[in-house]
Amino acid sequence: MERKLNMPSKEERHKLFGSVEPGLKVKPTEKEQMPDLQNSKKDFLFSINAVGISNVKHPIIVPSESNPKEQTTIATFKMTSTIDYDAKGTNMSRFTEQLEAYRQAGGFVLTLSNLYDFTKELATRLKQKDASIEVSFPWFYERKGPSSQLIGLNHAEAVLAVTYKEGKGFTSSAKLVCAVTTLCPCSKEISEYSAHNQRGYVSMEVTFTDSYKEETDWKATLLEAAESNASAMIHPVLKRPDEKMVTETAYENPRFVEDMVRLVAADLYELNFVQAFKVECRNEESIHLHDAIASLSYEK
Ligand SMILES: Nc1nc2c(ncn2[C@@H]2O[C@H](COP(=O)(O)OP(=O)(O)OP(=O)(O)O)[C@@H](O)[C@H]2O)c(=O)[nH]1
Repeated sequence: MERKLNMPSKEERHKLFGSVEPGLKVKPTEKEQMPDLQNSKKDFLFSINAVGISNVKHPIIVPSESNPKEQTTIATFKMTSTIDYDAKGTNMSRFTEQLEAYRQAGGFVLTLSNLYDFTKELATRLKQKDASIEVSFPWFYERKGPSSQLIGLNHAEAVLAVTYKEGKGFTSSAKLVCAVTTLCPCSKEISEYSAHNQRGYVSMEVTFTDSYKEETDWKATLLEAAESNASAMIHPVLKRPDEKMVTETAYENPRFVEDMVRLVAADLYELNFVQAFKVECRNEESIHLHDAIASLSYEK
């Protein structure tokens, strides 16, 4: 039998746990009468390259060329601008104010042209000459078992970023990190039978050319660059005939991390909407506790 409680009111409970009566309050409560510290002007020595907010979680709508063609997902936003040496600070509330304005206007739809509008409007709202946005999100795509054709969902980590500069226009870039299978060429070469294989993570960062207007979906194109050069793809649903095919495909296409970054780089080199790129591959080695890594950068 539990002890019978003589339950105090909620107010009394709060006092019991340390809440006190409000003290004397003398500072203004009207916005107009409050000091505006962040807008004070003085020689603060240095201009600041980026000030703003990061780690903002917000729902977005992602249109895609492939299925699922429209998906709602949770993105992490980073939004910044520069400030001059004579400005104390930025107006932080205006970043989230603008995000909310987009939500209320029907939802934040992740297209390059929307990010162009967003950064330009953000610069105006902040009364700055520039603004940058970076949106990171899990992007989902369907994959079929090669024999059964059974469908399931995979996901990759995607990032879309835009910077607006008054008088100069926009620069835009993207990043996709996806998983593939890689089978070790050395292991295949030296062993009487079998070869070790692992899950590899391919990271592709690309700077878009000025003329790119998302005629082709960058997400699906970058994914294709990684998967089509890997030993095999990763599949959510595999029956035995599928598994046999995936295993044999990997054996027929062995890849070192070095092979992966060079082959993916060759595909990115051929994409006319890509101006510059960085490719990284990280294999979670199945015969070691450590990873194998390789990376390369190229500007066309
Ligand atoms: N500049 C600056 N602001 C901060 C910092 N930390 C918190 N804040 C924010 O200051 C914000 C309030 O400042 P403002 O956005 O300038 O608010 P305001 O001046 O009433 O808004 P406006 O009418 O748009 O100018 C709050 O959203 C806080 O989050 C910081 O390190 N620097």
